[in-house]
Amino acid sequence: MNKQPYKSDIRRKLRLYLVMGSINTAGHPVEVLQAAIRGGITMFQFREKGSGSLEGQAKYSLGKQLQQVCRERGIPFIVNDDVELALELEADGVHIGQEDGPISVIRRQIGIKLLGVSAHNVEEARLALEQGADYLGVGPMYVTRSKPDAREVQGPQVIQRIREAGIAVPLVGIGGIFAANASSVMQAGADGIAVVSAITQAAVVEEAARQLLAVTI
Ligand SMILES: Cc1ncc(COP(=O)(O)OP(=O)(O)O)c(N)n1
Ligand SMILES: Cc1nc(C(=O)O)sc1CCOP(=O)(O)O
Ligand SMILES: [Mg+2]
Repeated sequence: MNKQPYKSDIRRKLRLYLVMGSINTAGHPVEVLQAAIRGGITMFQFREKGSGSLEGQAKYSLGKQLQQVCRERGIPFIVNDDVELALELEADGVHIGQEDGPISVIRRQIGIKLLGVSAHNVEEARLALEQGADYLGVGPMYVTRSKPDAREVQGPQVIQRIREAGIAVPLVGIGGIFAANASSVMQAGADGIAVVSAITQAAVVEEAARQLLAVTI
């Protein structure tokens, strides 16, 4: 039996990727996720990180609730950084960065689960692929307020360079993406966009997601 149903469909699922933890929203994360799904998000990452974020049982419990919402709607549920939690929850995948441990080791730990890896240049993209990444998160596209330790802005040009190097892996742009600048990311060769604040800080979450989806064609 194929235990990872989203693998063959990953490019399509990356179209509008919401990344969120409890500190990213003034609302309840479950309600924000439900509204974002109504608006059209296609993938979700539980990124419970930063000052004031949940830990231990509270983190597990919120992850479980968000995963349930995703399951009901056919949205891949990805856990950021925390491989142990991803295995415990039987998440669909894990997203790791360049500082989160050897990619090939995490690949072995998670088996056939989806593995997303952050890349900031062509070399990191190539190595991530060689070591088993299913998709890349490439950033920051623009200035972001959601990740204090983000690298220097790379702009959509880095995606263009990755494509020109012949790297056809499914990838999203991330960092400072809103409806007004998302099309430059898509035109550079991304399969989709990953956002935190464009959705979680929106006055009307469902409408914000709908507008972002419309510019990812
Ligand atoms: C889709 C996506 N792309 C990039 C990242 C960033 O991952 P990382 O560099 O490990 O930073 P943290 O998110 O862990 O702070 C991401 N989470 N998702
Ligand atoms: C989680 C994350 N990773 C980034 C990277 O560049 O790898 S930027 C980022 C935060 C994105 O948040 P917002 O959409 O609010 O700018
Ligand atoms: Mg990380």
